[in-house]
Amino acid sequence: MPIKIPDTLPAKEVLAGENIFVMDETSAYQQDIRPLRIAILNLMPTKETTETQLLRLVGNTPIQVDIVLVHPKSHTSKNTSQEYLDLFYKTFDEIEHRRFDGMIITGAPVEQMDFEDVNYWKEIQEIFEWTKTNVTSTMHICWASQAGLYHHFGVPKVPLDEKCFGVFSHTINRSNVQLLRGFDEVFNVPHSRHTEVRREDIEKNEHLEILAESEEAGIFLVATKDGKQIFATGHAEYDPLSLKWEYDRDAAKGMDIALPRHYFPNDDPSRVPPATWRAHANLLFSNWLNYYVYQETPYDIGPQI
Ligand SMILES: CC(=O)SCCNC(=O)CCNC(=O)[C@H](O)C(C)(C)COP(=O)(O)OP(=O)(O)OC[C@H]1O[C@@H](n2cnc3c(N)ncnc32)[C@H](O)[C@@H]1OP(=O)(O)O
Ligand SMILES: N[C@@H](CCO)C(=O)O
Repeated sequence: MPIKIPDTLPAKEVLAGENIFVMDETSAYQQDIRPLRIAILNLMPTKETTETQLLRLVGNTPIQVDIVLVHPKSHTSKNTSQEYLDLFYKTFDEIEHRRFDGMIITGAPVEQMDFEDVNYWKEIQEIFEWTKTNVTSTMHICWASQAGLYHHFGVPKVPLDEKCFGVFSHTINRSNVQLLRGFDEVFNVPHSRHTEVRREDIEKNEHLEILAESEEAGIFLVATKDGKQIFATGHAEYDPLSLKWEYDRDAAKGMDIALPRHYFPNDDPSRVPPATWRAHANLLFSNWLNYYVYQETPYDIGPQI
């Protein structure tokens, strides 16, 4: 949350120069507060795990957040029962008349397919278009970041020779970016994907900015200059053991899977991997909710129910 100080206090200029959010008294008195409405389009087969991971991060804020879970109607889920979806989820046609302050679109295990072969591709394209008018800021994770960059900006996803799998060190590309407020100069994020988006394809587009990347894992964080769309190619939300679970799953299937990099102590899969990205995951989501959602969204947003 911003600090409210007198408009003329000298610290205001110093803190603003350090990318600390200072709100002058005049704006503070004009600000109204209401709960934020966030929709989560959950494309993961492991729905309960992903819900928990994202809610843990979105809940780390002093602002009340109302969550609406959404699943694609045009996909029949193998791994989640219809009863569960009926109980906790809505479909796009049930929410498209509403407006949301924020939306999160998750990863999906379909990245090796062409976008057009994903059975909910038409539906998700409709949702992508709808977010432009009905959502203040949308956060796209992993596959959704590739799908969103392709749909909105024609950025292709490119197959990797080897799965990008592990916990990688990242650096910040631009200074004074609100999404990265409070970040260390070097920070970790897990990645788990067989495809990537390339710097040259993003740089071609004047609306996009690369905010953070990794020497080993490539592009991590891209945003539109107006902050309405955020694309994160990694899984900041992953639990400490998510990569171990994926590794064990693939090893049990007899797949030729390399150990996640920079993860198990001494690369020994029998040892417990420490989480080294949790603090920055929390910061990423609370910065997004604060600066890109709460500070930007209108008080009277329109239909909410
Ligand atoms: C790049 C990223 O975004 S990473 C995020 C993705 N990572 C994960 O989902 C990790 C967890 N998932 C898994 O480990 C596996 O998908 C499992 C264990 C849940 C299931 O694996 P399998 O049994 O081998 O595959 P299965 O045939 O059931 O399909 C798995 C999922 O692929 C997706 N899928 C497969 N084919 C299609 C298709 N044509 N169109 C759309 N989705 C598809 C679905 O999400 C499906 O699960 P769901 O029906 O429950 O939603
Ligand atoms: N994170 C995924 C890979 C991308 O589909 C997995 O290993 O399950």
